[in-house]
Parts: sequence; structure tokens; C-alpha cells
Amino acid sequence: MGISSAVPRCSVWNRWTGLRWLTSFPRRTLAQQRVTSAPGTLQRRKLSGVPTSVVSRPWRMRPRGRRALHTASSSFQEVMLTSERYGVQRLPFALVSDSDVAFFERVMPGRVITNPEELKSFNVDWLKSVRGCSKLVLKPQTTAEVSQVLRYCYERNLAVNPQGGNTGLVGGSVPVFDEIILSTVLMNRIVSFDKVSGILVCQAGCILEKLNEYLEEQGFIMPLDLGAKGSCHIGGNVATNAGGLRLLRYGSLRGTVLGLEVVLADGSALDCLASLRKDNTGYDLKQLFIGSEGTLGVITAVSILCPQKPKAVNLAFLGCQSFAKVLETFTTCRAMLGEILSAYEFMDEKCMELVERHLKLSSPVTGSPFYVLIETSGSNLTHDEEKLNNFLEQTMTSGLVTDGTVATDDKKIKMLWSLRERITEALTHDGYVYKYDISLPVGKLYDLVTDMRARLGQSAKNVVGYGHLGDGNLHLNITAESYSHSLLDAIEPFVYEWTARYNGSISAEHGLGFKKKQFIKYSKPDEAVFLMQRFKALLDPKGILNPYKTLPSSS
Ligand SMILES: O=C(O)CC[C@@H](O)C(=O)O
Ligand SMILES: [Zn+2]
Repeated sequence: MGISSAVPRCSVWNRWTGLRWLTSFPRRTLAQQRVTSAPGTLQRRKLSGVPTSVVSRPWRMRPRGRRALHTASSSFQEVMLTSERYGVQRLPFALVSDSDVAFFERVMPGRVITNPEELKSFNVDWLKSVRGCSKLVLKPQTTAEVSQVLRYCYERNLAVNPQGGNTGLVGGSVPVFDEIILSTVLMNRIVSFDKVSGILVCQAGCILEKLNEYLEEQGFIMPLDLGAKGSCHIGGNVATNAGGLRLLRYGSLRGTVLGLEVVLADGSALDCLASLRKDNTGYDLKQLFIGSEGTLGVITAVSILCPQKPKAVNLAFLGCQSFAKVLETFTTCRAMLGEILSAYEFMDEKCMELVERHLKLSSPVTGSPFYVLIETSGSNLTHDEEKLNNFLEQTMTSGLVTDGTVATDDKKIKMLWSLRERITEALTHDGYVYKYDISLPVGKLYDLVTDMRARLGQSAKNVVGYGHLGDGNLHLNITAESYSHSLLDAIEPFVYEWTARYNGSISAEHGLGFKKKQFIKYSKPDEAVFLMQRFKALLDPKGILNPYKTLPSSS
């Protein structure tokens, strides 16, 4: 069926508040539910016909309650210790003694965890790919308590692993050995919100989604959004400089974070919690801690600039026949949607297969090699719809887009977003996942996936590509039945050399953590790494903060 014959002119579009089918595409999953018509004609259907399986909850971490621990405890144990899998040598930190535990009990009575069952989930990452063996979790509530803990640890030479929601994907949030886990889970107080400036000040352990809900009640939103929003902490987001789904619109945390409060390795608190849009007094120290993955200090509070909640949001989920068309659609999209564009995401058909197979989600748009998700956020529904309609008409008549659907109400928007947001979760059901988070010139983005697929052949189960195309950020994920050194050797350093050849970044938004730190040289010159090591030595001379992470070990 040629799309040109199926393209509805803009004038024939009905303004529905829900989903609007753009083309005729009676396919597998929705075939029976659709109003059928001759191929090539516009079809419309009511929202109630949207497959309910798409409505499942978005990607969430399992709450860290006793029940969750009980049911999942065996799988925590199955994860091989990081030190064994990767052959890491423990650095000469002190061992936690009974008198250390007694000290922490005095500082925060009842918030010191030593029970081995309870410790399990804190020691394993969300992906169940790395595992430490910490014997102690501390749950401070205040900055003063964090200071007391670090001052003590610094004097005793005890290593510390700061931990937020433990949703990181590079092994940065769990210990490698027996580092003390300093959890921000109880530091979840909103300090202030100024409705005039849109500036929010809160403690580091506030959950991103909770912050967003709080702000929405006041007509604002958080400037970042990511699949792990139900569990991740804002302090962890800042410490890893998380990017997420709307960076294209609201920019990176390097711009929206206005101030930070940080406790340094020796326990001293650095109050840079300014709530000012402009402040050119000296070096911008907070930038040093943003993206430093807890290796330079522990972020205890954040001041962040929040945008107004958009009055009109539209989401288009479209099918494209090639990656070249995905790119051209993006160029057209930027030109035609301009200031209302808030996300441009892409995923390949393999991703779609996996969310359908493992999560039982059904997409209303199927049968294309690539899918794009375009979100607009603006203040005038009529204006935004007109722009979007013009854009859709243009991309469909020119054959850039062959299938698609548009949602305008909240529930349907969430349904469509879940197809993209839950890819990470679907991948974990497919086997062991090798994850790569790459920035590249956007024209080269998918070539890496194609090359990797050809290189690995049958030795990988699936090689998929998706990500934040608008930011030039590819998530290349490779699955296999189980972890294997030989598959890893086939992937690395090939993937990093490939990226370096095109002056890309080997970590676009997830950080280096434990898994990528040895590869920093593919994205940064020796002089830069050396300067980073000097900063580390200056701020944390004993190296107690999140050791074995971010910077390469010398051996
Ligand atoms: O799992 C991944 O590789 C990416 C996770 C996250 O950054 C996303 O964009 O969904
Ligand atoms: Zn991402």
C-alpha cells in the first residue's frame, strides 16, 4: 500500500480529543478492534478501543520494602560479586568495626541497617549486573548528619558509597566491596517553592515523580523526566547529570540547577544553594559536582529552576521506513514545530518487538522498521494543533512518515510514552543486557547499531537501538542469554573505538560509574583526565567517596 494514496489531507482530519489515526493500517494486534475500511482510506476509532495492555504502569523500580526483599532475595544473591566478575582489588580502607556501628547508632538511632536480608537490595543495582558486599547502610535525615558521618569516615579511612534511588545503569550506585552505603532515602523534604521565579529547593532524596506531582499542583513541572522517575532521587539525578526525555526542550541540569548543597569528604558542608538565575561571582563550583557521580562530594540539597506546566500537550507516534527518514522527519519537525517541540525520540522495530513480547504492550502503530515519538508542549491548543497538523501533512505527503497516531489527552499520551519509556525494562526480561549510551553526530547514530549487529551475528540475542535522537544520543543495547566475557570482548573496545572515530561520547547521559570508567580516554584527552584526578585528590585526598568509580584506576 503506497502511503501517498493513503495520506489524508489536513482538511479531512477530525479534531478528536483522543487518538486520531492518520492512515489506514489494519494490522495484527489491533485488527479486530479497528473500524476496518478499504486500504488507503483514513480510519478513525474511539479512544476506548485503544489496547488496554498499553496502560500498564510505567517503568518503576520495585519498592524497597520487606516484602519486595523477601520475594526477590534469591535473585539478589545470584548476581556475581563485582569484585569477582571483574577481578578488582580492594583498596586499603579500614574495615567497619562494632564501635563504628555503635557511633553511627548514636548519630542516627534506628536508621543504621546491618541486617543481611535488608542489605541485599542496597548492594545490587537495578539491572542486577553488579553486586557489592556492604555490611552497613546509613539513612541520614539532615545535612548535619551527613557531615557527622563523613567526618567520622574520613578520620577512620572508611569508604562510602552515596546512594539515591539506585536506578543507575553503569554500576555507579552500589558498592564494589564493603563501602558504607549512605542512602538519601530519608532526605525527602521540600524546602521551598517560589511560584514567581519557579525555583524549587529540596533535599537530595526527593523522588523525581513526587516532585513533579507537587509542582503540577501549582502549575509547574520538573525540567527533567525519565523512565525511572518513580524511584530515582533528584540528588542522584544531579550527581549523574541525568538527561532524560525532555532535555531537548528544557536543557541539561547544568543549566537548570541553580544551586547545590554538598558535603565534602572531610565532612565540611559547602552551601552553594543559591536560588539566583544569574550569579557570576567566581568559579561556578556546583558544576564540579553535577555529573561527578558522588566521587567529589555528597549532594544533600538542590535548587532547581522549573518550567510552567504546558497547557497543551500533543504526542505523535509515527512509523518511518528508514533511519534516513527518521532524520529528515526530525529536520522537518524542528523547522515546522520550532518552539513547541518538547521531545523527539526514536526506537527501532526490535525495541517494539521486545516491549510487545516481554511487557505485553501493544502499539497502535506497527509494521515499520523505525518509530518516532514527537511531543509538543505549548500554551495554546489550537495553535499547537495547527502546527502539528501541518507538520504531519507535510511529512506524510512527502513519504517521510507512513503510519501514525496522535494523542492529546493525558491517559493516551502516557500509553504511548510507555512504549518508549519501558524499553529498558523490556530488555531486562530478554537476558543479560550490555548497555551503551553514546553521543554521536546524529547522521551516524544508527550506523553503530547496524555495524554491531553485523559484527556480533548469532552470538548476541538482540541488538537494538533507540534513544534521544533530538539530543544525538543513542542507546545501543545488546542482549544475550547470560553474561559472557567473550561477548563482552567482541563488543568492547570496538564500540568505544567506533564512537571515538566520529568524535562521539562514550557516555552521553548515564555516567561512567564502575562499568565505563576505564574507557574515559576514548572521549577525553589525557590532560583532562589528569586534571580530573587532581580535583579528586584535592577534594577527597583519601579517596573515600565512591571509590572504584568514574575515574580510571591506575593499574
Ligand atoms: O536502558 C537504556 O539503555 C536507556 C535508559 C534511559 O536512558 C532511556 O532513555 O530510556
Ligand atoms: Zn536515555
